[in-house]
Amino acid sequence: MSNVELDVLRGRLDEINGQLLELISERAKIVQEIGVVKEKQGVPKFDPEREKKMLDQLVASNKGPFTNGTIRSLFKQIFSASLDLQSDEHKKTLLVARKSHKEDTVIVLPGDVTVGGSSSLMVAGPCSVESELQTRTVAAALQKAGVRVMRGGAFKPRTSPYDFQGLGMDGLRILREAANDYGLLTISEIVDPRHIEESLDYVDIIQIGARNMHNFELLKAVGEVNKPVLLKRGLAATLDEFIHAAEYIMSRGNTQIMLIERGIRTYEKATRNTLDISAVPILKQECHLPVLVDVTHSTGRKDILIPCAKAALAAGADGIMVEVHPDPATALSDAAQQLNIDEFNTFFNEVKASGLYR
Ligand SMILES: O=C(O)C(=O)C[C@]1(C(=O)O)C=C[C@@H](O)C=C1
Repeated sequence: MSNVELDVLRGRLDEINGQLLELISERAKIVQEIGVVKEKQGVPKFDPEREKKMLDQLVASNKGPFTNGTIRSLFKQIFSASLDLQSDEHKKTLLVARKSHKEDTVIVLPGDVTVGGSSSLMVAGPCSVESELQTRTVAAALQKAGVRVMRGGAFKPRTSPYDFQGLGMDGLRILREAANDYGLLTISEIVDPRHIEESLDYVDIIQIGARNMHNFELLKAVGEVNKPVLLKRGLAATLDEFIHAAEYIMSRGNTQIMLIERGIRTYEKATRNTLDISAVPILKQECHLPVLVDVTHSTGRKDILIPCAKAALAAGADGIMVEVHPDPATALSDAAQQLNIDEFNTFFNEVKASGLYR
């Protein structure tokens, strides 16, 4: 075949490519319209029966030279791209999506403590509120270190029902009183919608734990109160599920949401969970919400908290959460992974010295 013949044939292909592009783009616009209709109807985007029907029609009309299998494969890719388009379109409309809110959300806590703004946030405190003495000892140390937000669990979702379950409302009271005396804000996990109203007097931030990221009734309930919420990523939650969990909260009116990456469950045993550092830039890109990283629960180890915190901040995290206990060896939960006060001070000083902590 001469070059001239080749060029002529390629010229025809270029024309057909252009026609195909026009047709595929026109098809995509219709797919987007269908996506909007499905969203309004609340029906799933994926419709396997519809796809099968179209493939069967196409194969029945196929006169070659592509085999039926190739035709099916080509159109399945078009259908898959169509679903992605519908999903992306849906994400565009999410209230938490960056596409619907270009600027970073900055949450202003009492005392002008900001989350998601120009400064990093350190959240520290015991896994569980165990006693007044324990909590006040940590509060004093945190105040001295310049930490503004103290965490402390009062309702503890534990793997075993025989493990320490937390002090409940008494725990929240102890946390609040200690925080008040040392000029700190409080964050604590709420696990039951019935506790939300009463907890509002004790917490400055409601934490939704990893195991409750899929508890949609709890998400809706905290979405209806005017209180900042820290939403933890589920143990095996995809980022898409995590983002939609935040959407559950925001869709009810509460816009003060911060996300926290706390590690995901993988096959790796060297750490308690696998800290998914890539989640930080992805969440910052996909959403306008502040993103924190829980280095304690993700790693389950003390010896790698400093590099993990630095990595989190370098990846764009707006803050770090870490567990601190006066005497971790005697802690009623997470004994192995809590820092004592000296260890915390070293940790915090190293993180600040990195220049990554704003
Ligand atoms: O017809 C629909 O319901 C669509 O959403 C469109 C479409 C398509 O690309 O044709 C896309 C995804 C579905 O799984 C089925 C079909």
